[in-house]
Amino acid sequence: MTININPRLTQVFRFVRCSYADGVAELVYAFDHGEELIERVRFPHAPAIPASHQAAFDQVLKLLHLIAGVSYYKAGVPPRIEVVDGPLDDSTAGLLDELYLHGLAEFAYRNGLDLRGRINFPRGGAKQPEAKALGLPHRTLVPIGGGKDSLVAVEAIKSIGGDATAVWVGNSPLIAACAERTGLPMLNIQRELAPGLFELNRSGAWNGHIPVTAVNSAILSLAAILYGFDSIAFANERSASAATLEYDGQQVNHQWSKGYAFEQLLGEWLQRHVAADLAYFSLLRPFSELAVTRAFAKLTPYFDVFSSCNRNFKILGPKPADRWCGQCPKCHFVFLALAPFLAKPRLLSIFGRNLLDDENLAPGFDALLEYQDHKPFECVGEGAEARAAMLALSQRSEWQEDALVARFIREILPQLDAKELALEPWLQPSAEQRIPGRLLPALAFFE
Ligand SMILES: CC(=O)N[C@H]1[C@@H](OP(=O)(O)OP(=O)(O)OC[C@H]2O[C@@H](n3ccc(=O)[nH]c3=O)[C@H](O)[C@@H]2O)O[C@H](CO)[C@@H](O)[C@@H]1O[C@H](C)C(=O)N[C@@H](C)C(=O)N[C@@H](CCC(=O)O)C(=O)O
Ligand SMILES: Nc1ncnc2c1ncn2[C@@H]1O[C@H](COP(=O)(O)OP(=O)(O)OP(=O)(O)O)[C@@H](O)[C@H]1O
Repeated sequence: MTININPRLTQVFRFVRCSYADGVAELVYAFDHGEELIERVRFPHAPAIPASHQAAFDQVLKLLHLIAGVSYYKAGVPPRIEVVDGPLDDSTAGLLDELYLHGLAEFAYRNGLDLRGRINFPRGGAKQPEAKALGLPHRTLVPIGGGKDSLVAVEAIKSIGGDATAVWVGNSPLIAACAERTGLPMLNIQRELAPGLFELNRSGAWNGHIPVTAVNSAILSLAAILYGFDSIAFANERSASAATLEYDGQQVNHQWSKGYAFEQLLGEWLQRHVAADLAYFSLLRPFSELAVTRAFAKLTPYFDVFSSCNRNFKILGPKPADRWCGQCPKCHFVFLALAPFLAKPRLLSIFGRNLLDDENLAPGFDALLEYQDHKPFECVGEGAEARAAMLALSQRSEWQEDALVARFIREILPQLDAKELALEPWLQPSAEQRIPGRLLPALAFFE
C-alpha cells in the first residue's frame, strides 16, 4: 500500500472503526478520506467472550481504539478529530483530551507545536450506565518491560503468594527472557502498528514520543476482561509523575502516562465504564526510583537477563550489540541508581564497564543531576534523587576517585546544599497509591 498524503496538510483525523474476531483486534484510522491505517493487536489462545462480559469487552475495545490512535494522530495533528461512531460521553472525551495533550507534550515541545486548544474529542454522546462487578477471578496481570521495575513488582507479588501472570506486548526476546525467568505463567500479546505509519514517517510526517504506557494499559485492560483477571499491576514509580521540564506554563513529562494522574484517570474510567471489580494501578507508586533500585539490588537471579536500555525495544532498525548501550540516559541513570546498593564489582559485571569513570559521559550525567541542563527525555528519576545517589558515592572510597564522582566532588557539590542531598528520605514510601487491599501486604517486600 502506498499512502499518497501529507498528513501535516490534512484537516481531520478520523477514528474509522474497530472490531474484534478470533483473538485479533483491528483498529482503523484515516486522515481526511485518505487510505485506512490499520493497527492489529493479537491475543494468543483467546477464549470465547462470555455473554456477561461482552459489553465490558466492547467498552475497552473502543477505548483501546481511541487511545492507540495517538500514534497516528501525531503524524498530522490536524485541527479536527472525528469519531465515526458518534460523539463520546463527556468522561471518555475528557480522558482522551488529557491523554493526548499531556501524553504528546514532549512531542509538541520538541516539534515547536502548541497543542493547547487543538485537541478536542467530540463530546455530548449519551452518558454510559455505571458498570457492575463481573466477578473477575482474583488474578493479577503483571506487565513486564524488560527492566528492573516490573521484576520488582513480580517478586513483591510472589512474596505474598499472589496469583499472577507475566504479560508483555510485542516481540522483544529480551522481555521474553525476563518473563521466563520470573517462573510465572506467561502471556505474550502481539501489536502490529499500521505499516502506513512508517511510510508517513518516511515522507515527512510529524514524529516524536507518544504515551506508550497508555497504549499498553488499554491493551492489557482488554486482556483482563478477555482472559479473566481482576487486576493489572503496573510498575510505575512515584518519580514518573515529576515533569521533565516546564515550558510556556505547561509541564512536559516524558513519562506522563506512567504518572499518577493518568493512573487515576484510567483506573476510575475502567471501574465506572467497564467492571467495578477491575483494578488498574501501579504497585510501585509509593516508591522513588532509588527505593526501587534498592529492592532490585537483592534480585540477583535477574542480573544476567534484564535491561532498562530502551534501545533494545525499537521496532525498526538495529538493536544495541550489548544489552546496555552505555550511551543513553537510561543506562546512565540505572547505573547511578543501583551503585549505592550493589557491590561495585557486581555492578560493573552487569554493565560490562564503569560508566562513572568515563569523562566523555559527563554531559549525560550532568543532565541527570539537572546541572546546567534539564532532566533527559527518558524514563529516569528526579534530579534530586540522582544528586542524592551521587553524594552517597562521593562518600565511599571505592567510588571517590572515578572520573565523574571526582568531578562531582570538585565542581558540582560545592554549589549544592548538602542538607538536601540525603539518600534516606528517598527510601521512604509516600502515601499516594491505588493498590487494592488484597495486594497491599506486598508492600512489605520493600521494607
Ligand atoms: C524504543 C523507543 O524508544 N522508541 C522511540 C523512538 O522510536 P524510533 O523511531 O527510534 O524507533 P521505533 O521504536 O522502532 O519506532 C518506529 C516508529 O514507530 C512509531 N511508533 C512506535 C511505537 C508506538 O507505540 N507508536 C509509534 O508511533 C514512531 O513514529 C517511531 O518513530 O523514537 C520515537 C519518536 O520519538 C518514539 O515514539 C519511540 O518510543 C516508543 C513509542 C516506545 O515504545 N518508547 C518507550 C521505550 C518509552 O518511551 N517508554 C516511556 C514510557 C513513557 C510513557 O508515558 O508511556 C519510558 O520508558 O519513559
Ligand atoms: N512491552 C511491554 N509490554 C507490557 N508492559 C510493558 C512493556 N514495556 C513496558 N511495560 C510496562 O510499563 C511500565 C513502565 O515501563 P518501564 O520501562 O519503566 O519499566 P521496566 O522496564 O520494568 O523498568 P525500567 O525502568 O528498568 O526500564 C512497567 O510496568 C512495565 O512493565
